[in-house]
Amino acid sequence: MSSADVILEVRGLSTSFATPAGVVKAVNDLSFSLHRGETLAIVGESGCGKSVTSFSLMRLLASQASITGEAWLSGRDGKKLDLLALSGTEMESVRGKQLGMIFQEPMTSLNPLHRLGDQIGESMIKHGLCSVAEASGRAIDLLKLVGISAPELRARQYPHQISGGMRQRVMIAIALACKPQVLIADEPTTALDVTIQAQILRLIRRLQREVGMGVLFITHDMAVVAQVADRVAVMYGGQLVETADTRSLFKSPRHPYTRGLLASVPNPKLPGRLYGIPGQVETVYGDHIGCRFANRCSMAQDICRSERPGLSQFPQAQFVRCHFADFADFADQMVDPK
Ligand SMILES: Nc1ncnc2c1ncn2[C@@H]1O[C@H](COP(=O)(O)OP(=O)(O)OP(=O)(O)O)[C@@H](O)[C@H]1O
Repeated sequence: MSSADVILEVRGLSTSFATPAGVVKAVNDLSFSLHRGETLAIVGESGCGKSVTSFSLMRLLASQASITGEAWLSGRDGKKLDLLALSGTEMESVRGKQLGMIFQEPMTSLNPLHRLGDQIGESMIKHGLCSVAEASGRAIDLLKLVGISAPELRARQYPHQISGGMRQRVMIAIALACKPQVLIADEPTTALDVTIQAQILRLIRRLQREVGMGVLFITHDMAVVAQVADRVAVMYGGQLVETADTRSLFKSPRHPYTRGLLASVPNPKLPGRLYGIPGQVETVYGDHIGCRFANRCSMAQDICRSERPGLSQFPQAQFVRCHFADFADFADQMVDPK
């Protein structure tokens, strides 16, 4: 992939919240790039900063959030736009049209009082991509595209009249209505049962190939990562701790946190053996000394508690934030990607 194919480049994104208990550093100096047609998974346990990252890029956080850094989106006309520097009005014209998002919980994102067809047509009309007269026909086409049967009937229905899996498909139809260059999919299948989950993942993949967009796929689930991602960015405590192409990350994970996440995936070859990373993600208040993962890491040494590790580079563009990344032992690998 060449740098000309980069459609989203995030540099030094930091997001913090002022709270009565102190300043929460939810995302800290995060940098990554997303290429045309690529799926980059952002992965980590609950509280690692994945959703704050996506809401920061969409500029959908409340005013108590302070966001710094740059996020360059290559516009359709070839011009680059820094999402974090756009005015509110400029961002309105980008959101939905060039940058789409599927949220975790479709019921809270769909308007219960509006018909599904109208909700799909709304953003196409708003962005001037079709007339009011054309919108209902386009909405029906999109419902068909996302695999909803009887689309004419569904277009006239309200969110509560359809199943959770269908609501998620409607959300995808809304996100794709304007054919955005970048789609942020934040845990799009978490609330669904496994069969529907597999259908939705296949659907996103197929539509991505057809529309050619880059997908930022936010998830805590390594098994889903193996199915959908070309590259992976692992987050811990608001920081990027490891990034690599999916195959390299699954074959030779170097960060102890990545290794723990992979070991937590149930393995049919080892029934009854389930691993969990000890401890839990802690909210980060203010500046942190040392490695954020040190208090949960079985390999931690004194240096891990006193010096913050930087990102080191390894072959295949693998980057790892660990003082001991050079000494990683891959013998206990348990999961094969794709
Ligand atoms: N509005 C807010 N005010 C204060 N702290 C917040 C706010 N929103 C998020 N945080 C904190 O930021 C950190 C990252 O949260 P975030 O929701 O991004 O995690 P996540 O990895 O997406 O988890 P999940 O998968 O549960 O959504 C957490 O410590 C969270 O408590």
